Amino acid sequence: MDKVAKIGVLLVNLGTPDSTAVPDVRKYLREFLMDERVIDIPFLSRWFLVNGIIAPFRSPKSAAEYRKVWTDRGSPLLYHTEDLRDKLRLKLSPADYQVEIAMRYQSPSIETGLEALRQAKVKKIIVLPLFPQYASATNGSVIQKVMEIVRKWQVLPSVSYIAKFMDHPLFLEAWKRVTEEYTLDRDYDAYLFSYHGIPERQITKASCNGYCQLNNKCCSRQTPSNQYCYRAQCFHTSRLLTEKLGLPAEKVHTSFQSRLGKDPWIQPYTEETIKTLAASGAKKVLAFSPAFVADCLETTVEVGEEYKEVFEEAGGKQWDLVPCLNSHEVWVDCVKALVEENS
Ligand SMILES: C=CC1=C(C)c2cc3[nH]c(cc4nc(cc5[nH]c(cc1n2)c(C)c5CCC(=O)O)C(CCC(=O)O)=C4C)c(C)c3C=C
Ligand SMILES: [Fe+2]
Ligand SMILES: [Fe+2]
Repeated sequence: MDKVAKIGVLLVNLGTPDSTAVPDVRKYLREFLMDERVIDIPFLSRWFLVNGIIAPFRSPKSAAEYRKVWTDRGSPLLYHTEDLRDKLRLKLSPADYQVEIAMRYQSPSIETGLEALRQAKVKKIIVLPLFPQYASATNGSVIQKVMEIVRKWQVLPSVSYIAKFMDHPLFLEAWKRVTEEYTLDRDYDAYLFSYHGIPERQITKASCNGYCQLNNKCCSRQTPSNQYCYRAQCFHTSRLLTEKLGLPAEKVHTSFQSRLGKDPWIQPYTEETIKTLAASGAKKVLAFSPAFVADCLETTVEVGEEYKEVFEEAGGKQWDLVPCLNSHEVWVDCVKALVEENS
């Protein structure tokens, strides 16, 4: 007789090239940036921008950056996600849950992860995009991809999506524990929460009835109208973390990194915030990357190295970066709780 059906869990992170070879990085960047939710401009313009400019010129530079963080287990984004899966499997009963991982772009694919769950005859699927704040470019893209795949199945599965989790108590507790394990020093001149940016137009497009005006009035509190405003969610995360970590609110700053192209992205930009901090006399800064759960190029290289240089060139003395949650036990507990609360 068949056993009682389990619940399938699919954890999805962004993606990573198969290797640090330039052709693999180019293939990854092409798939990633041709996503209409990431570069949300008309198809032909996107095609020429990605294939004619970004992929050819950026791939060698990105490949060199990947080489800095690559290990014999591959890309950090991938192996941290594998470690998270392995630890979660130990915490959830295998009789009740089957846990798989996927990358939105490249490997392991979402198709492969969903197919493993289908073969396991799960009774429902819980999809957790590993981005704490909802953005169309990340969680939205993962959810759309899952929908595109399962809509072709003969038997349509029951699927639930965890669209954001930046206010989950265990997410905040995990950041507290990781921070305390990194440093107990509270003698910093400033604390900087640097989030991945997105183009301003993506905020406007996700806004309810024109609520989001991209200013501090609309983003300074969370309401039903701006619950999916990525900028408002980031400011909300900063407020929650400030309280949880017991940081002096007047020393806390929020900013947005990784701008690509000439269009306006959400502000303030991290680079300008750092220069302003240094100009106002800050010598010692503690930085956090709370839009990411696993360390990757954007944290280790961009925040940990490039922004450190910007700070030091502007007169700063000490730039410290708190690592991401990676596969910390409390973060694994958070994912377990998210899964159980949605079961
Ligand atoms: C061009 C538009 C981009 C949007 C919009 C965007 C949103 C976005 N991205 C993340 C998380 C990650 N992005 C990463 C890398 C990355 N992102 C973009 C562009 C956009 N991102 C580029 C061009 C790159 C590649 C950088 C390079 O290879 O040089 C990564 C890191 C991947 C890794 O290290 O393996 C993550 C993670 C979020 C959370 C987000 C919107 C909220
Ligand atoms: Fe990105
Ligand atoms: Fe807003």
